[in-house]
Parts: sequence; structure tokens; C-alpha cells
Amino acid sequence: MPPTLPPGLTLTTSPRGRGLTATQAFRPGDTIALFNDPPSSSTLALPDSHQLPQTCSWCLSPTTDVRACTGCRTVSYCALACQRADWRGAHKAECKVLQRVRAEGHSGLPGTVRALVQVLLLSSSAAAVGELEGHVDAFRRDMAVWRDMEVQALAGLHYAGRETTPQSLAGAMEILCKLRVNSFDRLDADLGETGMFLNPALAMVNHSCVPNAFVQFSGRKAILHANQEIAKDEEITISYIEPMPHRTQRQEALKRRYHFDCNCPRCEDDLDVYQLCRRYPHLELNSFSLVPDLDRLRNPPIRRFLHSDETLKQVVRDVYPTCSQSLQDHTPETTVKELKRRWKACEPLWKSELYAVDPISHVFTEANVYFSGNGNFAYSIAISCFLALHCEPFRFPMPFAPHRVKGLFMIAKLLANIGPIPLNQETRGASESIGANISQVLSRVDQATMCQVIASLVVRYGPAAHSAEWQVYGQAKDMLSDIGSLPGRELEDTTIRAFLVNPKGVEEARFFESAILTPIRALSQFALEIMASEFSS
Ligand SMILES: C[S@@+](CC[C@H](N)C(=O)[O-])C[C@H]1O[C@@H](n2cnc3c(N)ncnc32)[C@H](O)[C@@H]1O
Repeated sequence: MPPTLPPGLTLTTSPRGRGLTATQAFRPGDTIALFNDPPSSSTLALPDSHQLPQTCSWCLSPTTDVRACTGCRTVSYCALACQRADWRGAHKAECKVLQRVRAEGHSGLPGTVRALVQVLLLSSSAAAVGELEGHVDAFRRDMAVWRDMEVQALAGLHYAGRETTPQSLAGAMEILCKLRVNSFDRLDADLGETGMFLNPALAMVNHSCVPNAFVQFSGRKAILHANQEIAKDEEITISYIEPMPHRTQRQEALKRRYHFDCNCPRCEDDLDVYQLCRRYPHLELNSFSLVPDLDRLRNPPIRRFLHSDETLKQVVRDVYPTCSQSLQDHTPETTVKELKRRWKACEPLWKSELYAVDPISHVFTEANVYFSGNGNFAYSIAISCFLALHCEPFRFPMPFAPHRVKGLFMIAKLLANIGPIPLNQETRGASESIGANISQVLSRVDQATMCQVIASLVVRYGPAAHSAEWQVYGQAKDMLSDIGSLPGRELEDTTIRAFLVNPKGVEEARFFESAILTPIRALSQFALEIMASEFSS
């Protein structure tokens, strides 16, 4: 049985196998379709196993106020309604399994094994994976992966109470292959929570490294958005992988998990991020963003394109694998050590001003996380402004890209939270004088106006980036209403309203330039100095 598709999509076939094709035109930012809304039993949506104690196993929101299932004491819920919904879904069948896991001395099952057990036990889950692509023979040729999967298959059969025979093992291996090829690593845009998501309709969407769509997750639901104009009868594509800078790395990642060679336009011509940005068909949407100068997007201020520089390409190949992982599990000390190492390793990239190329853009992002985590909001705002001007617009040329919208809101929040930094340069060292200089820039701007305009951009693009349920969108709206209730801002309100209605008007553009862009540029100029002073050994 082919999967039931949401309106606006139809199933077509091509050399890529089955795919999703639009039955109507979509505009950039449009929601193409929702998947698993309302929740259905044919979708697997599981939190990562290490997050089980603090995540509701039904709505997938993290909360400390969870109650564990009294049967298995493994999964938890934030409310009785969630517990009941999960019981009607998978938990009635899996509760006993998880009790057995606990009785054997384990705290839970790894996510993949838990998904396998659900497919083995539930006919609705079995039907969902039944028709999916599995590439079993290709996986079998990868001995290391195959052996790992065998261990998972044996565990799944054991806990599902199935006898292990050559046939049942082969069946379990096939399910695991299908799970691997078709499930998403679900990253909740608000919560950063991860897990697994498999929906048989969404699993039909094929990959491109220059996709015309992207997926966001919210609770048990997936939202498919258009990146650009999509014509009726055009195939929808998403990127299965992080936008890695180098073709070889992308191709390896795709081959390892999905077993195909990508021949999208990016791979064919080995385009770098700046070249892709130039080709984005709706650059004019950036007129209403922090980078309204479209010539800069078309002719980036870099020393050379990565594409035409073999030495730099080799640098990226060499440093990407060791400089692109998240530092969230590091201590502050090891974070600094690691950032120093990465800053040094990426020197040829930042010296060529290729700030949007990964992994150097990652290094700025991680430094930002480090400074904001340490309460160094002055440094964080400088790096955030740098990311918003020099990295993200080239990496994600659509102004409603979730990364960009989140980055904007980070600037607004930092502006709202930042406290005064004491000015006393004579007694302070070099690095502290950067903070003092940042403070001087901030003391010359109307921070409430900056927040108001930036939060307005977030509100404008929030639904296209994610949905009207997005936390970032809701928080930006709250921020606007707080600023709106401040007394004595009638003149500013009128000016901002005029700008929002007509951002290209002469007066309005002048206001935006002086009140928003000039300070953002001034703040961003401290970023390289900060990186050098903090991370150059
Ligand atoms: C999630 S499934 C997508 C649906 C799949 N085409 C089908 O018929 O079931 C992923 C698989 O689709 C195929 N695929 C996806 N994108 C592709 C592409 N750009 N080129 C070739 N094959 C692709 C690969 O076989 C990949 O393992």
C-alpha cells in the first residue's frame, strides 16, 4: 500500500525511486505539508534514550515535571492525557518489554532497538516500514555496520519475545536497514532535543544538496517548508545531511547511510556556499533583512572562492572532520582548549575571509555559545552580529532560514539583557578593553528600537522558518508587546511602523541603516579581535 500523502503532494517515480511531487505551486517559505498531524499510529517518534527521564514520551517536550510509567518505570509523561495517548499508541505493547529490560538490569533500550521492537510488536508500525527502501544488500557489504546491526537485531528479537531463527534475524535486519534509510534524526527547533522520526509519507522525499524544501520538527509533527518557488509538478527535495562544505564528505555521508551517489547541481559543479548563494533565485527577499545590500550577496567580500583554490579545499577536507562537532558536552576549560585548536586549524579560512565556509562558521557559533553560556553578553553580541552579517546569509540565503531567524532573535535577546559594562580601561587588560569598546557602541544606540525592529523581523519570518507555534516566534511577539507598552515611544513606534510597511522607502531605509545596520556592523567588527584575543595561543 502506498503511503497516504497530505494534500499538495503526489507520489511519482524517477531514477531516484519514488519521490514527492508538488500538485500545486508553492512560494518561498510556504508550508508545503504537515506530517503526522494529527498523530497516527504509523509514525514512529521517539526521544533519544538518554533523554527519556526528562522528556515526555508522547508530546516529546522536555520537562522536569514528568511522571514515570508505573509499569516499566522507564518512560515518562508530562500529563495524563499524554500517557493515555501513548498507551493507545505503542506503550501498551512495549510496557512489558521495557519491564523485562529493567528486570535484566538495563535502564532502557537504545532508540534503534526500541523502534525495532515497536515494529515487531505493532502491525501499524510494521505496515509503515513494510514498503520502504532498505538497501539491505548494500548494508550487508559494510561489515562493520552490518555487525552492529546484527547485535541490535538480536536484542530486538529477544525483547520482543521472538525466537531467533535465520528467517526472523533476516526480517529484523531488513527492518533495521529500512529504519536507517528512512528515519530522520529529529531535532526539535526550540528545544534542541533529539530523537528519531519515521513517517512513511515523509520518507518518500528524495535528497538534493541544493534542496527546494526543508523539514522542521515540532512535538510529534514534521513541517515541510518551501525554500524557493516550487512549480506544480516539480519534485520536492530536502537535504538529508548537514550542508557539508566538501563534495567528497557529502558523497561519503550519503553513500554510508543512503547508498546513492548524489548528482545534484551542487555536486556536479562542486559549488561552494558563496556560489550557491549567488544562484539562490530569490535573493531580493533579503531586502528586508540585516543584509539588504544584494550586491554583497552576489559579490561576497572574500579573497577567493573555495571552488577555485585547491589548497584551501584541502584545508577544508583536512580540518572539517575534527572541527565541526558540537562542544556542548565539554567543560569550560576543554571548550577553550578546543576552540584554540580549531581557530588555529581554520586559520587559512579566516585569513581568506571565507567566514561562511564550514568549519570556520561552526567555530564562530561555538565561541558564541561559550561566551553567552559564561554570561559574557558583550562578546556574544559581537559574535552574533558577525554571524548574522558574514556567515549565515551566505550559508542560508533565504531570510526565513531557521538558523538566521534564531540568530536574529539571539541579538534581540542579548540587547534586551545586556547590562552596562564598566568603562575603566586604564586598569584593565587588552581583552577587557574590547568589552569597553562594545559598551561604548551600545551606549550610543537606542537598544529598545533595535530590539523592536529585530524582533519584528523575527515575527515576520517565524512562521516561514517553522510555524506560528515556534517558541522563538512567540517570544519575539512577547518582546514586541513589552516594548510596545513602554511609555514615551510614540515617535519611535511611528518610525518603525513606517519602516515595516515600506522598508525600501528613502526615509525608512535611512532609518534602518542608521538605527540598526550601523550599530550591528560596528558590533560585528569586534568579533575577529575577540577570537584572536581569546583563542590565539
Ligand atoms: C528516504 S528514501 C526516499 C524514497 C525513495 N526514493 C524510495 O523510493 O523509497 C531514500 C532513498 O531514496 C533514494 N534517493 C534519495 N535521493 C536520491 C538522489 N538524489 N539520487 C539518487 N537516489 C536518491 C536512495 O535510494 C535513498 O536511499
